[in-house]
Amino acid sequence: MSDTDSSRNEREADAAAAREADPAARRPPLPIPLTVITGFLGAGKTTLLNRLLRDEALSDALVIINEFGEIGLDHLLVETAGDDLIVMTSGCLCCSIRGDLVTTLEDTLRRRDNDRIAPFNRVVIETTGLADPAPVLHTIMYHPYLMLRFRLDGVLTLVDAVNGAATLDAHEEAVKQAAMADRIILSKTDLLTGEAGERSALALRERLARLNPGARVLDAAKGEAGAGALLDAGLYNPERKTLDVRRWLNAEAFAADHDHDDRHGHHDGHRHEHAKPDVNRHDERIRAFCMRFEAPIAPAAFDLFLELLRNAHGPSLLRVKGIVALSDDPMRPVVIHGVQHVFHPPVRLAAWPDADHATRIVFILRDMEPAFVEGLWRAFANVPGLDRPDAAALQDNPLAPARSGLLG
Ligand SMILES: Nc1nc2c(ncn2[C@@H]2O[C@H](COP(=O)(O)OP(=O)(O)OP(=O)(O)O)[C@@H](O)[C@H]2O)c(=O)[nH]1
Repeated sequence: MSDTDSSRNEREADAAAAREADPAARRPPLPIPLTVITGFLGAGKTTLLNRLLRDEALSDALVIINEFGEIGLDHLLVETAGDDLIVMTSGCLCCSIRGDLVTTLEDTLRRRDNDRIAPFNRVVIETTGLADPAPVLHTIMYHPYLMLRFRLDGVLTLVDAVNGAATLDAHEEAVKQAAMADRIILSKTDLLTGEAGERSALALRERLARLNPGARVLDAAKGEAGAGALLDAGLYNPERKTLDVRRWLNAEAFAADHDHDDRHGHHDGHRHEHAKPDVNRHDERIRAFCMRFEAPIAPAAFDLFLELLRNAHGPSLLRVKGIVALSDDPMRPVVIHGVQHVFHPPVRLAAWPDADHATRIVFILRDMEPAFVEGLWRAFANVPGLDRPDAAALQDNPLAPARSGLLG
């Protein structure tokens, strides 16, 4: 064993002994916030990352950059020093190297826990412009260990204000990246000039708001995309040290959208058929809506509802966030968060965050109608309807998923 190895082992043993002696250190560590930066090729991800890294709030951040192709170059552009930058060049994060991301995160945690690297307090992953953000989110929502050590702090999607509309027209990945975001950052608005520029920026904003009403749209050139606006976009509010469901869900944005968006279903299942004539075919596949029900649902029925959606329609659920009243304990709602077929284990709250005690679930769907989801809910919740099967018919159905759902 080399001197370096033995001194490292000694350091690790010392660190382990110190942890053992300190009761506070034996408590499970707080999950580390993890931010995912996505956006199409050249949208401005590296530029944003560099700006963020100059902020004090990210002084102890670990940056993971995923690059497509054999030789990564992007990391040369990221202004950070030492071992707080990891570059993964073995392929596209979304297809081939999810396992590598797991290994990277596990390995980095181990080195952090053993005091072999600086104790980063935040992770930022910059994905390649072609990446589907879903598998990255799955990694920390479903992996039994990583899900304890990390919490998703937000998906930040860059959209280039000059080429954004054309990119959304041509590339479905770009539409998906915008639809899954918690924050959308418009880059290059400084290059849009005159009235025509203003008009195209406005049209792009409207388009993004239709795709994803819950995501705040921030203009980088106007200085709106600082660390304060982009970090802590997740469920956990570190300032208050509580879950901030209302802010995270942003259901009000969907309610406002309800009035003027004529593409989605209404609470009574009624749907306007006149789609916007200028809506692009990729956008047309996306439906964003908020489902609201006053009456609590039975836990078993809710479980079946989610299981059926996840198992049969996982690819259509781009993002699902919600707060749900269950009939076994209506004063303690559960919070759900899903990305496609992967759902974070529901979290039971001690109380409602405010006076509104209705179930609210916001959905960003692809190739699926809100009326279908609402119909399914009504069937499981036993809300009668002429054109719907009731819960008994669905539960007796031999093709329905087995009873071992998310709620146990
Ligand atoms: N004028 C202007 N240029 C910008 C802005 N944001 C990014 N750029 C430029 O756009 C180009 C691409 O920016 P990057 O930050 O490298 O984009 P990226 O998304 O990381 O690119 P890839 O990693 O290749 O996908 C660079 O030349 C940037 O200087 C902006 O807000 N205004």
